[in-house]
Amino acid sequence: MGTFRYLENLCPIYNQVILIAGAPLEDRTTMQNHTPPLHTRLVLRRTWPNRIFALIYACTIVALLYHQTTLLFHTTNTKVSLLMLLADIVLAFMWFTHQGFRMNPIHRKTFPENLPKDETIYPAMDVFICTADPYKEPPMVAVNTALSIMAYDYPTDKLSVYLSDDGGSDLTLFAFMEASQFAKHWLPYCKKNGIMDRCPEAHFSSNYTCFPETPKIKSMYENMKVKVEDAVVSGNVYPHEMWAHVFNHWDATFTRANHPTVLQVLLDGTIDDDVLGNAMPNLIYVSREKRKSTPHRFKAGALNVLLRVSETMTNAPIVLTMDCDMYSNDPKTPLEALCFFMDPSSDDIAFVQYPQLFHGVNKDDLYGAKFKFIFEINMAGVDGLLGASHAGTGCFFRRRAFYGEPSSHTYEQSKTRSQSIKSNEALDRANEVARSDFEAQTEWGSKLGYRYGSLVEDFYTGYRLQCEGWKSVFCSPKRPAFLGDAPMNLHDLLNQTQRWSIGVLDMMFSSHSPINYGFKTLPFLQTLCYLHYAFWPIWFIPLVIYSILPQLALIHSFPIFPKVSDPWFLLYVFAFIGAYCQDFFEFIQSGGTPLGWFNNQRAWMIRSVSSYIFGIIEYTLTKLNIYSSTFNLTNKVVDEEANTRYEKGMMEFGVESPFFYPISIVALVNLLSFIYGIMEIVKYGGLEDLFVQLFLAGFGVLNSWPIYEAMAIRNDKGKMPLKITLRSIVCASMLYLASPLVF
Ligand SMILES: O=c1ccn([C@@H]2O[C@H](COP(=O)(O)OP(=O)(O)O[C@H]3O[C@H](CO)[C@@H](O)[C@H](O)[C@H]3O)[C@@H](O)[C@H]2O)c(=O)[nH]1
Ligand SMILES: [Mn+2]
Repeated sequence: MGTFRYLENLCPIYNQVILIAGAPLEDRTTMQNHTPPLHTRLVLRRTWPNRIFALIYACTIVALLYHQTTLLFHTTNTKVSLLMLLADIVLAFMWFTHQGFRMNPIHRKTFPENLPKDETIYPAMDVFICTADPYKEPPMVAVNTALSIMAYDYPTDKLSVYLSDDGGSDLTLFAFMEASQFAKHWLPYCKKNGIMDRCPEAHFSSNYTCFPETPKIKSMYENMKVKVEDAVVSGNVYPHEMWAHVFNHWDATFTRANHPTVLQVLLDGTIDDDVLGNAMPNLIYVSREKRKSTPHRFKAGALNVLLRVSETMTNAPIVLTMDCDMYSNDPKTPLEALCFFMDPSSDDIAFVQYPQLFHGVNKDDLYGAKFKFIFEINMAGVDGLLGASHAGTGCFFRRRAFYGEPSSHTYEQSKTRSQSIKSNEALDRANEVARSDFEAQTEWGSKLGYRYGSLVEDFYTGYRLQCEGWKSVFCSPKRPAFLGDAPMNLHDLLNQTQRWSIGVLDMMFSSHSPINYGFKTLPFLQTLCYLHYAFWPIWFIPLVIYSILPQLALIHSFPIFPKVSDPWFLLYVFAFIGAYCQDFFEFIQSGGTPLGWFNNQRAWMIRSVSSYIFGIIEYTLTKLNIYSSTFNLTNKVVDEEANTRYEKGMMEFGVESPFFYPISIVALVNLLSFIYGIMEIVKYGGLEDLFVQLFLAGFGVLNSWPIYEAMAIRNDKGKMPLKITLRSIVCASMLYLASPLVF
């Protein structure tokens, strides 16, 4: 107790947190009466029901697998039985690894009001925003992100925003030049009037209050928007003359994949003031050098350049990483993150991850694009273990975490902002570390910074940091801290999940795979969670089998499940309903709608039979050196016509996407089988034997409804291309014709 008193005198604010960290819940509540804490954690109420249900369900699975294995010895069709057994083993495995998320879900609360009142002791923050293509990621999207962050309620002299432009685009640079001037009006306007939506686009499309200067600010914003959008359309920029020289970089030899570093300080906090005379945050544009001879490592490479560039310029101890497609929705968020970083007992917390939440998703989320399980529900689950996984954007880091384990001294925090960021010395050093060959023979990407080798660099890096002994936190306040763009058509969504599938396979087959390295270094349950995602694409096995085999068997009147009167039938019913109900409750509890849940499970089926398989194929081709997978950006440009259909809840198939073939084939097989099955049963009976198969085919038809509509009924631009429909009919018929080989 003596030590605590001593600490209390030293830092009155923190001692409570030292006391409560790790203490049981009851202790915490009593202690809170003395000194206010900075953060607390609450175990969610579903924890015990989850654990008990897991036990019951595990018994069910064991019984079912046992039953199926015994059947193998007296089946009339070993091929079919083996395939069904394989499907169920994979389902059982995915269920088992999922339990990691369910054993100890928690919710955290922060108390920024308990932070020290003296803001001068707050750490500086460097914010990294990534953009990579002005045509897929309109510069105005990135500008809005930057403005929303620059307007944070955080001491401006401690805030620096770095934009990484992997598109090497003069259009993006031009947009940010314009933004830097508009910011001088926008920031004081927001702060003076206490505006919450500090992303101008979100603000002006909301039901905003009109202050005397609002019309002027609005028209300034709109002028800027027109100027920037015109530039993107025409390809010409008309910069202010003080900046005209910067565009000399874009000479005849300058291409996206081959160009020197362009580094431009757009706002220097020590010099630039806003219109009311307050200091501005720093704003720095960085387009790292690109040479075809050196790999650029996509976003991970971009972030590592920013880590080094910012180190030479501002070197803030806290780093916030953002994708350009996600803006800040709450100006107080950095203070919330400080509740963890300023708590000395949380010294081993590497990052504070906010959930990826989205705006612009239609009612009931047609494509399950919110990924509520990945970004919200499961995050609360791992947070109760070692800590949240990293989701790429909306994440505050301790800079030190990128330089070694919690106890290592590789990284020594040097004095920040000793000289102007515009000094020649600072710029020279920054240019040096942004060179494309800088990383050769260094530990960047292996031991330092973002880790290379996976297309889900975020998830992989978070995993590696945890393996090094770092912890992390999931912070999910009521008002979303950030809002992002989700893919708004089926092809984009499948493209995204194909990339993620490749990324997790990269991780699974890396030398740091959770299968061996993970189990050796992390707690068991945490490893289970990583395994669940590393194996993500193998969902394709049970889903392909379950969506084709029982249906074809039905056409041959070949029963593969127990009869309705067989007691084993009940076990199947329980397995199905149990899994679906638990999934449903979790989804609804996290604020989803019933239809949203239905769409979400359909999206899972669609992905499993298409993008997961394509991901596995692309990964294999890359490993065989036949192909080289790249980071396919998600499109952020909104097509007005398609968007109207999306708002109405119509699925978009308009493009000739290879993803649509397997989806259409499965839909057709189910329809054919369902109709045939009904006819047979009406004619000859036998419902008792074939009930499960008929149910599966019916469920398939229900889920495939939008696909039939797109093939046969719709006439708009989003309907299924005729070529795909016809070819899918041929393929489905071939499957049917070939099926006697199996039955
Ligand atoms: O060579 C590249 C490629 C991408 N990016 C940036 O990466 C971000 C994410 O790209 P996006 O097309 O929006 O992909 P999403 O699938 O929406 O992104 C999710 O998945 C990615 C991993 O695949 C993570 O990096 C993201 O943080 C996460 O939101 C964007 O800001 C891009 O500008 C780069 O900076 N350089
Ligand atoms: Mn994105």
